[in-house]
Amino acid sequence: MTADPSPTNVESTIADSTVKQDPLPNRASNPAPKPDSQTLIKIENFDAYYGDFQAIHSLDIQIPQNKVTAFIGPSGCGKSTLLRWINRMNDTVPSAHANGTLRMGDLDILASTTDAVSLRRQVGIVFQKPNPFPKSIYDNVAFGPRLHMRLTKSELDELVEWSLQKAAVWEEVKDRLKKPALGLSGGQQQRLCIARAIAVGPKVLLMDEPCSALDPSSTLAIEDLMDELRDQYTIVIVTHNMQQASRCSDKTAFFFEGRLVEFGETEQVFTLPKKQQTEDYVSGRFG
Ligand SMILES: Nc1ncnc2c1ncn2[C@@H]1O[C@H](COP(=O)(O)OP(=O)(O)OP(=O)(O)O)[C@@H](O)[C@H]1O
Repeated sequence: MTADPSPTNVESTIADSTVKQDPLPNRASNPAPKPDSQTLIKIENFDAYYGDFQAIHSLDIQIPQNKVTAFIGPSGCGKSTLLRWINRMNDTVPSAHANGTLRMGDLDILASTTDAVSLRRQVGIVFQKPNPFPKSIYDNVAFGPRLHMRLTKSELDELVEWSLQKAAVWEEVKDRLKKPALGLSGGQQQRLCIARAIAVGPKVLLMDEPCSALDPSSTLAIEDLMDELRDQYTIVIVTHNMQQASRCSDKTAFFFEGRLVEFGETEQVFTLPKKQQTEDYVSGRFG
């Protein structure tokens, strides 16, 4: 039997070969059973600012584990701001500050003692525009593992293949791994970026309008991929595409002017919204 080269497995093998606990909690063939309602990210009384401008007001929301949660709402309502706080990307914006509770499991994301680099290893992000490094396809995926893990060449090869397979792009790139990533199509580049994100074994995948620069068939490929990945990762997607939110997500949060208007099961939010404002938005009457 071939060993599972998933990052969780490779790392736990290297870290301590005597550990007896299941080293493969993320593996598709052996998903850990999780109750439907388990919360991974807990946000309470959360305010976010750029200087004096308050972009998010008193937010309370719980992001469920191993589900796809969609953030929807008109431009400027704070969706990306929230996403960027979940993996502390806003550390790079000098005017950005926040208060309240933002936790992933036991980890206090906002605490100054929380290391943003190791947080980002657990919380990967995929942006609107695919942003592969100007390196080979192989080196893009190997970049994070080389930084964070000590792997042999063959372990790294296996992990790169595993990640590209998970991201449903392996068949298209397996014969050109040493070729520049920038030579791939936009849809392939985006799947490569997803492979790069999952290569380091994150718990969460944040996706900020991941399909808005893609054609319909690449969009479909990414949506299928989200469906594949939802069992193993907690996915949060920001999207302006209502069909996409209703097709792909389990839960939907509707924001307006920095406030959460409604959060619930996607089917309920789209078919039986509790708030008139939600109904007006999802039916295309504004925004
Ligand atoms: N770096 C920044 N400096 C100052 N203000 C910012 C910055 N980034 C965002 N904002 C402001 O914060 C508010 C929320 O922006 P954010 O990008 O989170 O909205 P959004 O809902 O993601 O919008 P879109 O759908 O257009 O991407 C907006 O008023 C925006 O102008």
